[in-house]
Amino acid sequence: MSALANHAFAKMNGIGNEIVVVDLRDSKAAVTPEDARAVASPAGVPYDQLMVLQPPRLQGTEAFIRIYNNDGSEAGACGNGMRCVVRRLFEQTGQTAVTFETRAGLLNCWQGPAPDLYTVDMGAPKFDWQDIPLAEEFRDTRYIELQVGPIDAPVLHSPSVVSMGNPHAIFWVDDVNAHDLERFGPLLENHPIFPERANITLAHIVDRDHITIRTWERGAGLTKACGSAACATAVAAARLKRANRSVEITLPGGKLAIEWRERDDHVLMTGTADFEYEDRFDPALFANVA
Ligand SMILES: N[C@@H](CCC[C@H](N)C(=O)O)C(=O)O
Repeated sequence: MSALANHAFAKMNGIGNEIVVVDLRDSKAAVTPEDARAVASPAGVPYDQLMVLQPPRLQGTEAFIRIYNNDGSEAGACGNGMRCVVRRLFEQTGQTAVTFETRAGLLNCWQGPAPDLYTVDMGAPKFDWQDIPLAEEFRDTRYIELQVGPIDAPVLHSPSVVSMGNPHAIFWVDDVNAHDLERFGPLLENHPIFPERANITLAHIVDRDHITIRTWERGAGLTKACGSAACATAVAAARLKRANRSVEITLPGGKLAIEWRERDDHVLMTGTADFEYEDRFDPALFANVA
C-alpha cells in the first residue's frame, strides 16, 4: 500500500506554481515515482511539484525534503514549493526561520520583510558546464550554442545556462509571449545537450531592475511560475552585466524579488505562498501502484 493512501496533504501555490505538500516526518515510508504520478492523475490532485517532508537526516534541519515533478521525476530545488512548505510550518509552529535539507543541499528560509512574504536562500549558482550539466564542454556558459528554427534565422538561440540545484537554460527575447513555448519547451527540455534535461525559460530584460519570464519546467511543463528559473535568470542577467544583482522578476502568476548576494554568492528569493485547502488522498488513486 502506498505511503500516501489516506494521508493528509495541503494544496498550496507559490504565485500560481501548483504545489502539494505532504508531511511524512513521522513515517519511515518513502514516496515512489509511481505514487507521484498517481497523485497527478486526473482523478487526483493536479500539481506541478509535490513536496514531501521526510524525517531530518542532519542535526539542525527540520526535514529532508524530496521534490517530485508531476511526471514522477525528482528535482533538487523548487523555490516556490519551499515557500509553501515554509508558510505551512511557520503557521503550525510559530517559527520564523528554519533550515531544510534537499537533494541540492541545505536551504535556509525565513519570514520575509512583510507578514505574507517568505525568503528562501537558494544557495550559490553553478556555471561550470559539468555542474549544469551539459553533454559537452562549453568554457563560457553565459551563452551557449543552441538554437531553434532555421540555421540562418533562428527563432530562439544562444541561451545562458545555470544550475540552481537544477538545470536551467534562459533564452533572451524581446517578448516572452511571442514564442510558442508549449511547442519549443519539450524539444529544448529533452535536447541531447542536457543529459539531465533542463528547465527552459524565455526572459525579457525590461530594465536593470526588472525582468519578465515564462518557463517550461522540466518534468512539469508550462507553469505559471518557477522560482528557481527566476533565480537562474536574475543571476544570468547580472553575469552578462545587463541587470543589477537585485531585481524584480515578473512571472505569469506574480512577482518575485531576487537578490544575488555579493558576500557569499547566495541567491535569495522572496515572495508569497498561498494556502488553498487540505484533504486526504483517496486510497483508490494508488490501487494500481505496486
Ligand atoms: N517550480 C520549481 C522548480 C521545479 C523543479 C523543476 N521542474 C526541475 O525538475 O528542475 C521552482 O519554483 O523552483
